[in-house]
Amino acid sequence: MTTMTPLPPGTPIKAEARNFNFYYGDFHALKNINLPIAEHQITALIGPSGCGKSTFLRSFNRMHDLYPGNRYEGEIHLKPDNVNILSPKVDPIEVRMRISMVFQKPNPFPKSIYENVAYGLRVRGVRQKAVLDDKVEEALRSAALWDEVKDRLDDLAFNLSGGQQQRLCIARALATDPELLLFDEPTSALDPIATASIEELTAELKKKVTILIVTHNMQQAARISDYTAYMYLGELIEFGPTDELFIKPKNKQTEDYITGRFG
Ligand SMILES: Nc1ncnc2c1ncn2[C@@H]1O[C@H](COP(=O)(O)OP(=O)(O)OP(=O)(O)O)[C@@H](O)[C@H]1O
Repeated sequence: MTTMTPLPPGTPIKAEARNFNFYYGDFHALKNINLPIAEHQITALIGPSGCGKSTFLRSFNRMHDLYPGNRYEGEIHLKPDNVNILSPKVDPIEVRMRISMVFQKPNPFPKSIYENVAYGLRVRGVRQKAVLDDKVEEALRSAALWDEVKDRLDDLAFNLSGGQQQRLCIARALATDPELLLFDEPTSALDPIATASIEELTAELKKKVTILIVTHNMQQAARISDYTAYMYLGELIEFGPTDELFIKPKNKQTEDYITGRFG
């Protein structure tokens, strides 16, 4: 049973998992998860290693489709059209246009800074140079990278620092105007200064997109998120406003974890 503090009445919801289960072959990795994702807010998924955070996050852009034997059960609804993104009738490519992902390690393509950001737009068929230029600039500005790279857009992305590469990956994810941005431990490979700049950035980004973030760093979840979901052994144990969950958890298991008695 999940200890659930409902969203305040009237909170707009961007996505919602309903009776969601996930199986790696015979292994039941996620168990009956019900979770609302508030629009233009940051929801953090926390919990000890192996509890299913990444498995859950990856379900939101159908990444598990790539491997045979994986199976989803239940639904993940995306608003406002209320489409169940897990339905076999829904094209995963279309889902990934609406829900982008930023990974643990910066993973730019072996292309220029410009082409990294333009990539998704070109895949979508955008050809006009002026449109591409505008969109690339807008995405780089939103990722707080424009001023650092505007004079070297043709440089290879690999020439950027680790923190800059991660902001480039955020710009690449933003270029196609996604509605939901998934972050899988986006700062775990970065130094404290680069980490701080990504954390600051998330506060700006949430004005544009809804954010779901996996972090193994509880302080990070407490600093940047509005809502937190604590998971353990594939179950959602507690969900609520971040301040409440960290200061006054309702569930004993959550309390043991956040006070460091466990995990
Ligand atoms: N490809 C896979 N095949 C089978 N089992 C898997 C696979 N990937 C993950 N698992 C299992 O699913 C469970 C959840 O793993 P997951 O990576 O989602 O946890 P996590 O909470 O993100 O952990 P971490 O914080 O260590 O990244 C674990 O028991 C893991 O061993």
